[in-house]
Amino acid sequence: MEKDKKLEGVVETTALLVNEDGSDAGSIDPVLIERGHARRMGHLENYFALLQRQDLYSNFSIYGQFNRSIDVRSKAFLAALKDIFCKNPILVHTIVPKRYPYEEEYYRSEEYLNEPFPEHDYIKVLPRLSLESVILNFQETQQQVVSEIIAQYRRDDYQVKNVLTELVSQIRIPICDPGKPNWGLICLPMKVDDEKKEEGVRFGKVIYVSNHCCADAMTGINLFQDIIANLNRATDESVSDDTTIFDYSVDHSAISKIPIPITDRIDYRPALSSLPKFMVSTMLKKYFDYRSNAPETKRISEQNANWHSIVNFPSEQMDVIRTAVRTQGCSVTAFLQTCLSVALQNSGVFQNRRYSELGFDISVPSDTRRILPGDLAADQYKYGSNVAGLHYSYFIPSFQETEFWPLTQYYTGVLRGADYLIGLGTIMLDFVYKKQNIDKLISESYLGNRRGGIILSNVGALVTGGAEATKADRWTLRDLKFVQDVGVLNFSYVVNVVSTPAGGMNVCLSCAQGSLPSRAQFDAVCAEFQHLVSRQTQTQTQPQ
Ligand SMILES: CC(=O)SCCNC(=O)CCNC(=O)[C@H](O)C(C)(C)COP(=O)(O)OP(=O)(O)OC[C@H]1O[C@@H](n2cnc3c(N)ncnc32)[C@H](O)[C@@H]1OP(=O)(O)O
Repeated sequence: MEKDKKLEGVVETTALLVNEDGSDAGSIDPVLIERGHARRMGHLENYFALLQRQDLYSNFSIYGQFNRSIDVRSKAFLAALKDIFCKNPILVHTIVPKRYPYEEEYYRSEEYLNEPFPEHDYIKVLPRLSLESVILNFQETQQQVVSEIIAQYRRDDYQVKNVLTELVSQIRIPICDPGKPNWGLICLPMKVDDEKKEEGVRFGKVIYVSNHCCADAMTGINLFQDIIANLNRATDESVSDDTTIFDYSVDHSAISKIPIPITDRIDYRPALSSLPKFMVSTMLKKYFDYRSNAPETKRISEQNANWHSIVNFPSEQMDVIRTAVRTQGCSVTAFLQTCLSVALQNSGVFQNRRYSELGFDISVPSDTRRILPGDLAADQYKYGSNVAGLHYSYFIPSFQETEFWPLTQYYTGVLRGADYLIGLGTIMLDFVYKKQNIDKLISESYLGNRRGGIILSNVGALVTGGAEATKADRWTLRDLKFVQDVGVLNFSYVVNVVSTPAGGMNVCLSCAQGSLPSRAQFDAVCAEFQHLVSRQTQTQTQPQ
């Protein structure tokens, strides 16, 4: 191990910190810690880092459509990024691995996996950042896939369609790159700019791709909103020759502190008294839950791809849906959950299930920012991996269209009354993470399993920067999409939802290949889902 290897830093003195258990914790400059520009990862941050270290999760992406295009080298865009990054340095962190140079093999070796590491690795602010660090179009390692994505986008007449999102989902963002953050942007041109054949990289649509480390869907959406807000304040759109965004050694005093992990603010850990019930229900799910015919889960680099499908409900229809759901006293997430369950039933997906398979597991992530006290959510935790999730099994024979609204009301009750923290909270218990290697625990629980149900992630509606933006705003966000693959998490289907006033509601579905016999059958399920949404909401709004 190269204990003395110095990372690019600010000052000359580089001390080596050692974990309580004596293991090498990576080289980090103590000055960075004092300034609040480096700290150890929290439990949730470490969970998403291990999904990468162990090759269990690929990426999620947010697609934003702006009302007009901008050159990435414009002073306005560069200044917007600098302002956002200085206020929110979690966006420009990298992970400091235990070994230098980063050795993926180490994190998969028996040497590492056989020991608990209760102190998680450090994150620190990058030493310098330029456009090349965040724009994947400029990165040599991503060049091929970005070219394919842009070619596909042009073939699809400048629309984001499923073949394109399937390409994006294959991108891997390395977690310990000393020069790049854990995410990147892909710039897609506008047709009008292509026709002008101008030099440079202008974009009208942009894809935020993240490996989920210290980031979630709201992070991508908030980034787009902050860029728009900054552009609306800027006056100078001329192009700059210098593509530097910041140089830490010069700009460090302008950079805010990285906030403490959200798990130090919100206690995810369950009460010990709730554990027996949780463990019994987890065991029962193993025996009585539906499993699809998709191949057993393998590490990302070895497994089958996914089919994607994007269903759009235009603004007027979105309003009809929202009104119908509100009238029934339900939530949009519960409504979509019913539509998905009944669409699968109507499409015959459960016809050949095994006799004992009575339950269908649906996981619903939630945004933990909502339970933070005061203004912390908007202030310090706007960016980060601030999520939790509910796992619940529903009775397959109950997925009947004739019972649509009673079922939706029942689901609404379940989702509103649920404890979203317990699932992830169990790995944060002292006697779990201090006694076992969490990478090993999680890998063993996810790998080699047959896939079950759905993960349904509804991030809701964007309320600002969209169609109702003020007339003075030159920049607006016209549309958003949220896409995510299943990775090794044991789901057959992933459904992500986000809406804007102008673009309506976008439901992006993906299916692990093999869960259904063919792409055509997956498309048929998605079509049935779309028809069901219309059928159930139109009957609600028609005069009696
Ligand atoms: C990669 C990853 O990051 S995975 C994790 C990402 N996922 C998340 O973070 C999940 C975040 N979601 C949530 O926290 C919540 O479910 C919320 C905030 C979106 C609320 O959604 P629901 O629980 O379904 O609640 P509910 O239906 O009561 O919604 C509240 C309001 O938002 C509206 N709404 C909710 N979802 C949508 C939607 N997709 N489109 C349009 N409007 C919506 C409702 O119509 C309602 O409006 P109203 O008060 O005017 O009637």
